[in-house]
Amino acid sequence: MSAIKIDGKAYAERLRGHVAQAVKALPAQPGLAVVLVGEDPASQVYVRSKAKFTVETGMRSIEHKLPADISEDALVSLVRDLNADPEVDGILVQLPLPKGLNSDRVIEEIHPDKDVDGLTEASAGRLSLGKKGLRPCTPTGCVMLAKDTLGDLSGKHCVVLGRSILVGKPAALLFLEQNCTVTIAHSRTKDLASVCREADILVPAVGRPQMVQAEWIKPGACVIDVGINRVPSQRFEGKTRLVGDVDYKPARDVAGSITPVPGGVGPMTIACLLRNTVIAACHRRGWDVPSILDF
Ligand SMILES: Nc1nc2c(c(=O)[nH]1)N[C@@H](CN(C=O)c1ccc(C(=O)N[C@@H](CCC(=O)O)C(=O)O)cc1)CN2
Repeated sequence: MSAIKIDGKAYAERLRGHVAQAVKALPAQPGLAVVLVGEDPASQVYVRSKAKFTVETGMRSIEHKLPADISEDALVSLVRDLNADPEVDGILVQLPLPKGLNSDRVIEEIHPDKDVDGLTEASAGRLSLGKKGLRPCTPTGCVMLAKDTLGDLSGKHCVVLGRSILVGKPAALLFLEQNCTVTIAHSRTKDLASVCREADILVPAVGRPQMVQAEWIKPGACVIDVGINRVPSQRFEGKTRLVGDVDYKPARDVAGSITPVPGGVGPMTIACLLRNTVIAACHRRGWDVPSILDF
């Protein structure tokens, strides 16, 4: 039997609708500042979408586009200005930064109250201590999709494949917050296939095209594929297509539910960013967070 296709695009659209409703009920418009350095084509597309959806949900979008040869000090100085600007509720520095710029240093300059990407040490510390704070967007999207598909996640065995700071590690902690039993597997894990086969919820986040085979999946498992990999098209010469970290077609015959790529986890990233911007604005300005944003 073929797995249920988890429609991340539709869920993200619904979530943006909830964000728009939440924004309407606020006393003032939240503002999101996005900083793009250089001209990486994928980053340009993501930043354009972020600005578009920010405005569509009724918020203010503040864009800073900077040349790739900007100095790290100038970038840090911009982040400090945005920290001090009362009209800015959320700050995001689009990653990756061009070579020569230390993203750790730049990210760390973002004030934790405005850290809508949830990537500063303060946000990561809050997450690991189980304290309230802004949570990273893609991992939050993964949990939302898993909960929407399976309901209560308590007691389920979640295997996160990958240990990146952007996705793997925070995803593991967020599934732990949902009372899952969590395993983090990675490139040095022995017998990766058997570890993955233990998972009720499998979350591959390694950036290796179609690495996860159908035989690695427990029959009926929920597969949340975080990978977004561009590979050469087999049908059209010179063209590319997007694939996940999972070999999707055969996996569909084994999994109970699975996210496609594109249209799965990817769209959740921006929807969760918008949600975080509203949450950041509410915390900073002393407003109640609208319950429509709960999940
Ligand atoms: N500061 C950040 N930088 C980056 C993040 C992030 O969360 N914060 N994540 C990624 C890029 N990203 C958002 O910034 C992002 C990636 C993918 C998608 C998405 O909707 N993907 C679509 C396919 C789009 C396509 O055709 O290329 C999908 O999967 O359906 C949205 C946002 C790295 N940088």
